[in-house]
Amino acid sequence: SSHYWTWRPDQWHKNYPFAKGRHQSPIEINNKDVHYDSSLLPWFASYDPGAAKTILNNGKTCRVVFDDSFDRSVLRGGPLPGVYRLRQLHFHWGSSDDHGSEHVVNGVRYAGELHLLHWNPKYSNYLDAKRRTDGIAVLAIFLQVSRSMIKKKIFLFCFVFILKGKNAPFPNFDPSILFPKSHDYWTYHGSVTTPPCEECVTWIILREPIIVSSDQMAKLRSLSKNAENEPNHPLVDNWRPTQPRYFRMVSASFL
Ligand SMILES: N=Nc1ccc(S(N)(=O)=O)cc1
Ligand SMILES: [Zn+2]
Repeated sequence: SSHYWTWRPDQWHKNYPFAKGRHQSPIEINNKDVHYDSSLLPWFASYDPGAAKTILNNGKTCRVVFDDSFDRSVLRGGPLPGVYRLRQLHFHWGSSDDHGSEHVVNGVRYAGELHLLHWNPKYSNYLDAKRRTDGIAVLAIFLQVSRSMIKKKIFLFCFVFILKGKNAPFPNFDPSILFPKSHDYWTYHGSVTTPPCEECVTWIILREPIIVSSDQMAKLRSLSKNAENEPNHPLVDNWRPTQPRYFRMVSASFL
């Protein structure tokens, strides 16, 4: 994007005034503030593996980009009024296994957080959708490190694209293989967690984390912020701290 920012979240508001808004993300999710909403519907993802296009390291995260030129891979149901098109997925992670997620659940920080970003096709394009309160839906899945050698979820690797700007074809990939067993979720209205921090996101956060191994997390940590000819800066801790919840309700699809 034309604007330049670095991972210093407390500085963002100087160039991006939304960052000090009343509906910012991520937030802490604490059971005492959560309201069970029996009217919440289950959500459904119908993804076409053929929509997956490329995987890249943009210096801020590892991102997989999908064809969103029509309703090819969509998320619907849950709190959403209609279908939302899958545009990209990316990750947030820490410098060690004990932190790295953006949302924090009852004081628990996970090693990372996977975000599947969808936009509302009632708007003409993604950038227009980002200007609308119902423009974006992010499905968030926590990454939990397990030391035991239980079967690890297969986990897409982007270590190949160590250096910023590296990208490669990433065909025939259906991200729903990453989903945990349970579809239980929390939902609230918030923002994108990187500048310009627009308050356009319906968050759908899965209660059940997916299990990854420590060496899979190490692969994410082996990515670099820098390009080939620049001094090496490891890409770690690309998560925004939790923001004030103010008067927002967090609803749960489960008791
Ligand atoms: N460039 N656009 C973005 C969209 C969503 C997010 S997030 N982390 O809120 O899913 C970040 C950046
Ligand atoms: Zn994200």
